[in-house]
Amino acid sequence: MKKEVRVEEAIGMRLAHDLTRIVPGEFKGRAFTKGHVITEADIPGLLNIGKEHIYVLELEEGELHENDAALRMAGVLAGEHMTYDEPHEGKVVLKSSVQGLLKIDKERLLRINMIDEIAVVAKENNTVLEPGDKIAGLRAIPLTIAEEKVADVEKISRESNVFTVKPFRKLRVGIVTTGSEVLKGRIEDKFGPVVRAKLAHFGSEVIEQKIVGDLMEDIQNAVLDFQAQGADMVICTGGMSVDPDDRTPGAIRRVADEVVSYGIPMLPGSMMMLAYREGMPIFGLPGCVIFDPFTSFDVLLPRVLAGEKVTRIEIAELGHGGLI
Ligand SMILES: Nc1nc2c(c(=O)[nH]1)N[C@H]1C(S)=C(S)[C@@H](COP(=O)(O)OP(=O)(O)OC[C@H]3O[C@@H](n4cnc5c(N)ncnc54)[C@H](O)[C@@H]3O)O[C@H]1N2
Ligand code: MOO
Repeated sequence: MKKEVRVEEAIGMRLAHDLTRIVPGEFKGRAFTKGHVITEADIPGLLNIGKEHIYVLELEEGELHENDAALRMAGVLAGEHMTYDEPHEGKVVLKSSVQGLLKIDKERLLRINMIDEIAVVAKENNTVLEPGDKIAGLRAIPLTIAEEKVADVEKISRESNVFTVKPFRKLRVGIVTTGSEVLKGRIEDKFGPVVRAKLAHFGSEVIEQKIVGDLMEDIQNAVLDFQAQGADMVICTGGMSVDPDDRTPGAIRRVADEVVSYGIPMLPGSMMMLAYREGMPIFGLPGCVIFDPFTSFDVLLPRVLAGEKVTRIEIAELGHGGLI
């Protein structure tokens, strides 16, 4: 049960919830904390944030305060590699404690948000998380909520994880750089540094970069040599489009036992290829990767490093929102 009291008459009473102050461009946050005992000196401050009344709360059987509802939800939604702090203004934020890929069971998240007065607000599926990054904000909408609604969240969350953080594998990677202009020293290689930096960000290392020309056999042999050397992944660069000297997709096809896709419905990065040979991922990277800071490679690399086998349909789905 909640009762309204005029602030002037509330001296000595406890606040039933955090009170928020917002000054555009300057501040948004907690001005008064739940449980604070109101003093005469607080009254101008309360009136300045528009509070002429406060709630005095007596929880009934089967009712939860917004903070406790958020904490209960955090208790079941936080899994491995996740942390959360105390509630602020009725909300608990789940965070990642590691660098990793966020996986969301979208169907369960939808079921949770279909529960009236519950809001579980998450980042998108497949987001790359750095340590400390937010995963989701959890809250009950009203100040008090029926405990059974929170119990429904708990039930859905216990069936199977709604949120999972997959840390990245540390792979040993071989780079095969195609292009007669690079082999013959007409231009300086720009793929090596870009690919090395992207891999280093996720903790993977380049064991070697082999500079080959545009001969199909040389590209094939370089991939095979890397696998024999124990590489966990091979990345071929350049020669991915439609010129007669663009032999990389053909060479990858010859050594691969599975081509997931040549062509990714994303721009930039549409000419990319993802294939596998005996479980070893092989990427074919188009020229745009040395030019554009974010391409389809930045979407698929974390997926592969997280140990996922990306399917053709997941690649097709990238067309929705794939124009960067
Ligand atoms: N008519 C069409 N033109 C293009 C298509 C297409 O489908 N039809 N696709 C476009 C897309 S998308 C991309 S991306 C580019 C690049 O495709 P490639 O992977 O075939 O790139 P290359 O032809 O090998 O090289 C393009 C450009 O980049 C330079 N390059 C390549 N490798 C290196 C390296 N290791 N270091 C420095 N520079 C490198 C190369 O010298 C060329 O200047 O094609 C579009 N066009
Ligand atoms: O592969 Mo290009 O990659 O779309 O700019």
